[in-house]
Amino acid sequence: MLIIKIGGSIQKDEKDFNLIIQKIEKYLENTDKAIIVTSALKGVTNQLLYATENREKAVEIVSDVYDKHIKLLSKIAEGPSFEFAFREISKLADELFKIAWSIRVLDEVTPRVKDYILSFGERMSTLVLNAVLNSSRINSEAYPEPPIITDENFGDAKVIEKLSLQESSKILEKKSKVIIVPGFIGKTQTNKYTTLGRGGSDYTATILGKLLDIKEVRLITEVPGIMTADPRNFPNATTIKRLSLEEAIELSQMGAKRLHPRTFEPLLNSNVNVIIEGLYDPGYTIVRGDCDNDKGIKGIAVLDNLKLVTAESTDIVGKIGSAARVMNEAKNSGVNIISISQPASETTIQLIVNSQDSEKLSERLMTLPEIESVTTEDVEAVNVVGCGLKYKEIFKEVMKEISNYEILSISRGLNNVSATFIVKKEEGDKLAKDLHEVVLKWTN
Ligand SMILES: Nc1ncnc2c1ncn2[C@@H]1O[C@H](COP(=O)(O)OP(=O)(O)O)[C@@H](O)[C@H]1O
Ligand SMILES: N[C@@H](CC(=O)OP(=O)(O)O)C(=O)O
Repeated sequence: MLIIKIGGSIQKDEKDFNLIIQKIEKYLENTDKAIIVTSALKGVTNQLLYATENREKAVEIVSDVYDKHIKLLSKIAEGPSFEFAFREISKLADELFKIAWSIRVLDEVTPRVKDYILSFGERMSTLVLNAVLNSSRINSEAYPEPPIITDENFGDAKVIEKLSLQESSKILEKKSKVIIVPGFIGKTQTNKYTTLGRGGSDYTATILGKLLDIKEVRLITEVPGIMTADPRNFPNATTIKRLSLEEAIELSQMGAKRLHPRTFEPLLNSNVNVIIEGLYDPGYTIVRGDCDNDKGIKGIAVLDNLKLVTAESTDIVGKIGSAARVMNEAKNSGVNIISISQPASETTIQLIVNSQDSEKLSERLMTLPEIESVTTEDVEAVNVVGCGLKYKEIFKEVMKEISNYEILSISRGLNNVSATFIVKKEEGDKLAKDLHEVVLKWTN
């Protein structure tokens, strides 16, 4: 038994679905059963999100989303499989139209309604994929309701494992060889739809692997595995063959392959192995085990659109609680702190936050009586990841490269397998390129 996740990036057109069928057929030769976790068709989650933000256009957007599904369906499915999916998608679209009208009239969307709207992307794509497989005579069945139970934290819901185990075990009772379930979405104990956060289908696949004790989870996407850097900006990036669990956690936290940051958590203390592979080009990355004697430097990831917020004062030196008060202001204004630093002289506290949060945070910090000044600066975080960074002689290679730059702060990640360098925005790109060359030299 295995789990196969089909990404949204590879669900665009007829050609994609022909390749998806070939891939699934290949895997079915060697397994008795497969669970397929699907994302929404390419671009659909973004469209639905846009509808919640531009409510006057919501009905128009929903109409476009419906057409997209039906047009694709008519090209890739036929006979009773087409008819069944057509009927079911149309029913979902009716429901979605009603919500679109109401948000247009009320001009308001709560987090709960937003998740409800987003849930349609995956619920519809489950039906499309099932129709395609059935049309190709693959014995499959759609299970369009979420197999995951979560809390009520809409937009970033947390999985309740015990309840999800009961719910997802129902998948195994199904008789078909292939069962297709929606990724990304969950439901609460009172049957309200939730979402796990953007890119959450990868996480759905791995959490199902853990809950149902299925060893092999394959994430199929448009790039041939996790690469040494984002191939869109680094044309010489290559596929990383193996990542230890801690390396994979560090890379996904920093945005590589737009993986959900919790994707690899279910691998901790479980038998699950994850393989990330391409639909179009051969190549894959396996995520398994820990560093052992691995001395590779595997990849880089860049976080941009960040601000360094520096709070300065001689009044905070040696005063217990100053840092806590600064953090508290961030907490109370709902600002996520991406990185923190303070020199031993204790004269400044530096926080890295998303650019859109910096003004809000600066204003709050200026209200603290002990803070004399608050300044902000555009920065980027360049992250390098690899088990080799634990070794002095290898870390030295990275340090040699960064000595050419004005580094604003350095921090280390999980088990020292990553290092984050904060630099001025204008230096980020060049530093990333230079560090990528070091990665290519040390990758294995
Ligand atoms: N280090 C990386 N390795 C591979 N892909 C990356 C990396 N960093 C960013 N990406 C981007 O992630 C994209 C794939 O993620 P995503 O669009 O979420 O796929 P899917 O929809 O199949 O889950 C690729 O198009 C690639 O440009
Ligand atoms: N459709 C959701 C969930 C997801 O995981 O998508 P993808 O597999 O395309 O990254 C999103 O766009 O966030």
